Amino acid sequence: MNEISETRCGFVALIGAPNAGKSTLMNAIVGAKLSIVTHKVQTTRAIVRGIALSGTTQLIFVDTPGIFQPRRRLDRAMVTTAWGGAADADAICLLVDAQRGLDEGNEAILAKLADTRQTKILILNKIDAVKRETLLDLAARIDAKQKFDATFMISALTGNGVEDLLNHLAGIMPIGPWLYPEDQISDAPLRSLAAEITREKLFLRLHDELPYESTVETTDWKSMSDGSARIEQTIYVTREGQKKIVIGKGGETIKAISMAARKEISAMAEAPVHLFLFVKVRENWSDDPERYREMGLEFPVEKR
Ligand SMILES: Nc1nc2c(ncn2[C@@H]2O[C@H](COP(=O)(O)OP(=O)(O)OP(=O)(O)O)[C@@H](O)[C@H]2O)c(=O)[nH]1
Repeated sequence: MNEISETRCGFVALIGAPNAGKSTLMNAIVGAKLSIVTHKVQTTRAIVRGIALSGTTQLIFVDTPGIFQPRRRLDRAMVTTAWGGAADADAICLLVDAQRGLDEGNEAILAKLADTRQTKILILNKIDAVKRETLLDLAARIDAKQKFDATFMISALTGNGVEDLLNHLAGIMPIGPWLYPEDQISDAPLRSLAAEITREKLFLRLHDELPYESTVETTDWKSMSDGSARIEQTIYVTREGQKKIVIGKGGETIKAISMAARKEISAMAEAPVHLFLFVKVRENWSDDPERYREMGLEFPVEKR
């Protein structure tokens, strides 16, 4: 007799328009801050995987960059990566901001979803902020455009409905061994998570002064003999004026960013951290394939 209990394991892609709440949901599920969450759109540039256990199922979440109408080359790379993540998944969850409802971006995603074979799950998010009638009306309007295998109404922020969603996903994943050790919550290398943390601090601090024209790379990570880590990161901006803004008067701004980032990176790495930040001007960094390959993005094929 086979006494071994059956395990399941699968990939779940979270797709949705920018700001739908994908990062918030993933963080709620995984219970750790893996993917940065800010009030700005398109903060998620690279795919970050979160791994959760539900019963005997291991769920590997792929948090995709917001799908939007691409214009710049970097934007196109983000969208290619987002759909690439969906194609490899066992289930695709479309997250819709119920507060915003159906807009052009969502319509385009719904049309594209029709071509995918995977189990499709609709998640209406932010139910804490909308009326029940609005929710039901939105669900009906979406259903008329695209059939989903299941619909969940949740609040990623309060956690309401998240457990039901997780249980459902756990039940539909394929039978198979777990791909990751039980205690692992992410396979994203610490270096890129650390860069994401610094980028979040940069955004939070500078708001609209530095929209999307900056990126952060961890250029060096050394484990020291006293158990601490010495980390070097470079902040790339596109113009000399932006460099001045990042540094701030008497280095005030960069010092504050560095302190906030160091604290969080240290908590993540579970070690004292010495963080060294450098600011470099690189005019066309967003057109340079090497830069986004380092961010884990795919190189988009240019249409001729
Ligand atoms: N009221 C409310 N706000 C939410 C909820 N979930 C997310 N938000 C907010 O919505 C904003 C966007 O959330 P994110 O998780 O960054 O959205 P995202 O889809 O990952 O965005 P990108 O990374 O830009 O693609 C943040 O200000 C969140 O706090 C929710 O359930 N209720």
